[in-house]
Amino acid sequence: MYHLSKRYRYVITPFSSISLSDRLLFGIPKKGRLHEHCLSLLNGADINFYRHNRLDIAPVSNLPIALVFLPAADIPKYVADGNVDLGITGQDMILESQAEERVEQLLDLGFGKCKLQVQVPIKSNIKKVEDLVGKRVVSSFVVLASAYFEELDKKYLSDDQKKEGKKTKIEYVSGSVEAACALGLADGIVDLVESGETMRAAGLHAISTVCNTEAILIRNKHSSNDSLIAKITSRIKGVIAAQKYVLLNYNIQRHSLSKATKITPGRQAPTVSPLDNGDWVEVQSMVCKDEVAEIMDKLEEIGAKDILVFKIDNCRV
Ligand SMILES: Nc1ncnc2c1ncn2[C@@H]1O[C@H](COP(=O)(O)OP(=O)(O)OP(=O)(O)O)[C@@H](O)[C@H]1O
Ligand SMILES: O=P(O)(O)OC[C@H]1O[C@H](OP(=O)(O)OP(=O)(O)O)[C@H](O)[C@@H]1O
Repeated sequence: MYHLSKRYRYVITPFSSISLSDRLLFGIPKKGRLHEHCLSLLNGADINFYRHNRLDIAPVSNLPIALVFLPAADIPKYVADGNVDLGITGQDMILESQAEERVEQLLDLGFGKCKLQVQVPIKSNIKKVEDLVGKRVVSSFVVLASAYFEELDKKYLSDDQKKEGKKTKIEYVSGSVEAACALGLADGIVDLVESGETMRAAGLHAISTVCNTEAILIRNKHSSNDSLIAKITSRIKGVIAAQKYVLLNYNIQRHSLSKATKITPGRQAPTVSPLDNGDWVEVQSMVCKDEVAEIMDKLEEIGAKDILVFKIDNCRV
């Protein structure tokens, strides 16, 4: 059982009642695509908690924080209204809740990347988004879909159609959006696409993109917990960097050093240490994990030896 009013915050576990009034409240998606990523981020940031079965509030054992597990769609509003101080949700959810002006966006988190796209049946006569104007669209993102089609309505409906009050009809469904066309509910849908598998399985294809999205860390603009928020943000930044970068170590002859440091400039600058063997130096540099194979090829081409790649467990950047 829990109570989230500002006057009286507490959580009752089967063993005790824990006061929330002196804890920073951190909203975490309780299920869905973002949930597991958030748990691994919390783990990497050494934010330890025990979540009792069925309880949506979990006190953190090593920091004055309580995690509040909430639907991703509700987190922007909770953060904007100050019910929680900090939260993780999708950029799409922030826009859909019209909370972008009411929360501070602290950090792009690099997961939950996908696109909100307009999709129609492959076999339909509708080939481009203008062809959908005036027809029926179904979505879970009605605010974003309405704003998107309002602009298209202005552009593509004739003056007579506008006078008659014709516009694209946007209808809300909470899930299984991709089934709407096959069920005869809609001529097109607006839904999230990552790999495109769901879309293709439903016989749909994308004809335009409403927006791109990824998970983001947001804070309430008036929270009094600035120093703890800065600490959490810095830890999460470190976890993301550790996932994104590897440490590259190699030996190179001094006369090729300037070429080598162009290939591995590092985040600030590479570390260069002389080797006992006078002509050679050792270089250490953080490089993007995605680019490491190509960078190793280039280093080899200019004569680098003993090229080693190390995983970074954690870091501060
Ligand atoms: N296929 C995807 N790939 C990457 N990110 C996604 C994908 N689908 C959704 N997301 C991101 O995750 C957020 C939550 O979506 P999800 O569908 O998991 O929501 P949910 O409604 O909380 O969970 P569920 O669908 O299980 O009810 C979305 O707003 C979006 O930012
Ligand atoms: O392009 P894809 O990789 O197939 O991903 C897209 C699907 O992912 C999301 O749903 P999810 O699978 O999270 O479940 P949901 O439909 O219950 O929200 C989204 O709503 C799409 O249906």
